[in-house]
Amino acid sequence: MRVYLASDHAGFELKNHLVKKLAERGHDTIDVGPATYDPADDYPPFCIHAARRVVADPGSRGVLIGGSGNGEQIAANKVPGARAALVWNAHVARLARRHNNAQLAAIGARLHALTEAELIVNTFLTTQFDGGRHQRRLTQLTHYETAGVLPPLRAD
Ligand SMILES: O=C[C@H](O)[C@H](O)[C@H](O)COP(=O)(O)O
Repeated sequence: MRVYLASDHAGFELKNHLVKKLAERGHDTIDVGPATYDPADDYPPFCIHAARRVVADPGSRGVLIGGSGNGEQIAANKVPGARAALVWNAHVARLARRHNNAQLAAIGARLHALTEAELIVNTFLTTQFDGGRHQRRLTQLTHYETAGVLPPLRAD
């Protein structure tokens, strides 16, 4: 699987670790940056570029790493077609795939040991989407995103 990885300074070490570990597992890893550690850099450019590349490359995945993962998730979700989930344990990572068909996982490097982060990301990358009722809900989101029309509320 092709996996695009991006971070900021807070996620830089974990990003580099995951680039190496995912490649060892046979993934085609693409490091979107940053290439060097800069304690004053900002996450939006890296995350937006990564999300754009994931959306343009169906079947690929993205892993976005910051201090908390919050800003990284927010940045990625500004990209039309992107579904980024904040994954803070393996169970949530599994649900992000099974229920939400998320193509991007955001994770907080300041919240996890390297091995725990690896487990969370590996779970995300190896879990399939369930489809069914979950696809119906994603279709509603896509319709709102593309048409900009408020979905009707239930009458009750
Ligand atoms: O949500 C944003 C991320 O967690 C950032 O990695 C974090 O805000 C960076 O914080 P600082 O600039 O204090 O290192």
